[in-house]
Amino acid sequence: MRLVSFAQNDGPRLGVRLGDVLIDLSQLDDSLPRDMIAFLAGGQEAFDAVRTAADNAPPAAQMRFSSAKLLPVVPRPGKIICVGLNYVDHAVEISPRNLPDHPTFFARLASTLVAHNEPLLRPMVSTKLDFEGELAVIIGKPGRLIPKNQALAHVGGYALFNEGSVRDYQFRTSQWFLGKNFDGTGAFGPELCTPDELPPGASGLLLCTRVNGELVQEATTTDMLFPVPALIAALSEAMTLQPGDVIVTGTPSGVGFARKPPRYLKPGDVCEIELESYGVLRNPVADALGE
Ligand SMILES: O=C(O)/C=C/C(=O)CC(=O)CC(=O)O
Repeated sequence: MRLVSFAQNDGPRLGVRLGDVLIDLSQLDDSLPRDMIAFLAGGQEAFDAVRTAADNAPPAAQMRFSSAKLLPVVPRPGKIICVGLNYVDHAVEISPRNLPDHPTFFARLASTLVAHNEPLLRPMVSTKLDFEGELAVIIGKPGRLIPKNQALAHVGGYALFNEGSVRDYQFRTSQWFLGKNFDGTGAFGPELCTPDELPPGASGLLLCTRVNGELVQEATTTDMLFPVPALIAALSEAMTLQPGDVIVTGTPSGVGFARKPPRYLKPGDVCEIELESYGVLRNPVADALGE
């Protein structure tokens, strides 16, 4: 099942996409979840109730998907944890002799998020905005100290993330935080795909990034050094994972700053990330104004 968060005059809403039809769940039974985190926290019971309600939705609850103003899949996640150097080719393009023994985690703030079709913002203070196409994992069931062999039971769904990075700010200190947290640089969408629609751990799927139609990154999710169960196990050693938390699983080789010559995003570019069996996250690039 595919679910979206979308904007209406009275605030964020939750919808189910069926092809080019969007079912507005707020127009149906009052007992249905009101937002993405409530859906994720509701587990199998919420899934079954939403599926039944969507399949029987009257025309009054239906709108055209293409006319909806999407929001980031989870508009305000409790945590957004990103993974660095998680694809062999990318780790090698950065540091040829050192493959990491442990995943490198860093945090992103919800204030960086933009939705599908919204512009990724190139900040006024830098011309070094870079793309990073990534699989995003969204937690459904809470947990701490989750063993690898139970980790996938905690996944509520999958989506795509363009982990836009301002490279001069990222690399001028040993911590990457600032360059990873400019407003409007993290595209998250277009929709949540429930795990039943993809292979376990979303493994074995082709992941591509295109800029203005040109292929710049291509890998399969099997190339991750630390696959989804390993990431969930490692993170949950330190923190309780909650419904709606997002793990952004790292990017393949081909990022702009490692290319010769480097290739950064500029206003007017269009960046697309595609995951096999899932779909495409598409964002134009624009200058941030008024900073
Ligand atoms: O350490 C470096 O020189 C470069 C690191 C990265 O490119 C990591 C990054 O931005 C995120 C990632 O690997 O997914």
